[in-house]
Amino acid sequence: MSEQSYLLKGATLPSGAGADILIEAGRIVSTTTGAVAAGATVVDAAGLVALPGLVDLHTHLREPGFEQSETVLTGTRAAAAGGFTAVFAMANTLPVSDTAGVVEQVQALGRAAGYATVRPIGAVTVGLGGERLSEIGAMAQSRAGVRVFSDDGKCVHDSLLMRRALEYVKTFDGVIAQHAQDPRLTENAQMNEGSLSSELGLKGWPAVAEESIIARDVLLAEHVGARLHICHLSTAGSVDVIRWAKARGIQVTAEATPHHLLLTEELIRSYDARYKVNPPLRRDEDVQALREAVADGTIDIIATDHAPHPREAKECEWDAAAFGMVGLESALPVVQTALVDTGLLDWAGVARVLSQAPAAIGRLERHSHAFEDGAPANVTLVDPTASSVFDLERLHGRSQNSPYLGATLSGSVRWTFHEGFATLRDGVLAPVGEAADAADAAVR
Ligand SMILES: NC(=O)N[C@@H](CC(=O)O)C(=O)O
Ligand SMILES: [Zn+2]
Ligand SMILES: [Zn+2]
Repeated sequence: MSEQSYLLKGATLPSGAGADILIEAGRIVSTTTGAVAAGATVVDAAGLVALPGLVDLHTHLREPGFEQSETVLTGTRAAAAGGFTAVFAMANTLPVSDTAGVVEQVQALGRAAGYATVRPIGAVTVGLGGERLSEIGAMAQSRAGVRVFSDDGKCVHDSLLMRRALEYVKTFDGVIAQHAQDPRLTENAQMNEGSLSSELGLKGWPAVAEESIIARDVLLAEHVGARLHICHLSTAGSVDVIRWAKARGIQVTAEATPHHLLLTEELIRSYDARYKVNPPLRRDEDVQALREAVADGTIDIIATDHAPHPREAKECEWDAAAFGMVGLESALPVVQTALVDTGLLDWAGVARVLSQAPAAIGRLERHSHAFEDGAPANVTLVDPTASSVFDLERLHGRSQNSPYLGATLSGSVRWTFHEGFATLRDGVLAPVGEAADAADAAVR
């Protein structure tokens, strides 16, 4: 925790109320107006919206194994620049995060970097192989205290394994985060299946490949009585299945990515592989259904699915290119553009879907993102009036595969505080050494 004090003067809370937020010794001391504090660094927050630090339940940090794409350090710098104070690191690393040793290593790298809380996600099956359950209990009991398990990138396709995984995590209140993709229905699939895939001559990826797995898994979750989370929903039909499951009382939560809330398959006419992502960009009707589902709570959270890939994996023919987009720095601007500016979500809603709900699903420490007096100072200040071209300067990770380069987006993150340490200062990232020292002090 940082020893430095800050007074965020004249901020607007998600509720719309004005507040002077006083941060001391890593904690929020008060959020009333008219606060004065001798010795505190005053931040002019007039016109800025103060959100609880953003929490990403779905980030690919790529370390260990794919450090040419991203590392825990570069990925958490991107996170801080995007307003995130906690990220859940997906397990598709090399070695796969399927043992207590690997998840503890990832968490330690996050602590040492100092830019955000890193909570590792454990793989459901050994090596993401889909054949044998990984050491789920050992990862849960490790120092990393893993609560979220996922084979993301691959679907846990075997129904019996999925049932056993749900039974296992139920014993310690964990959750299985499913990448819902029937492998047989999507062999060599390249984009959404429909008239456009026929026109472009690319192999189609049918909506039913996602929806059928979600339908099976909500029924399994009901049967077991365990928690299930569905990653990156992309179709209107998936929304219908989740809505049905929630009405039935099934413990399921769902996520949408910013890109599935803004972009459609029409972009693929360019054959620009920056638009190649798993699940694929869909139709306008799907985007509208996902937006409404976020607004009415059927979709619980927005998660980035930040998926960095090096240039050579993207600057090639469509069929050969890797699936995935970076998304940490563009998440808040895209959410503002797609949902706030359109009147579908207010700032309290943004705080819910980008911070409070993901923290709750991932079982982050109680109050860590509660945004109340005495809570750890995880705070993000956003300038909602800014509208700017999203350019390379906005990216801080190791990869640049953003679909938004050159696009105009609303809103800009100005300040990020992680446990009282300012990781982003009026748009500028804290130096690496300073962040590492602050993290070191916090551990002691
Ligand atoms: N989303 C993607 O297109 N790619 C992800 C895997 C995944 O999230 O399924 C990746 O690891 O690159
Ligand atoms: Zn996935
Ligand atoms: Zn992913």
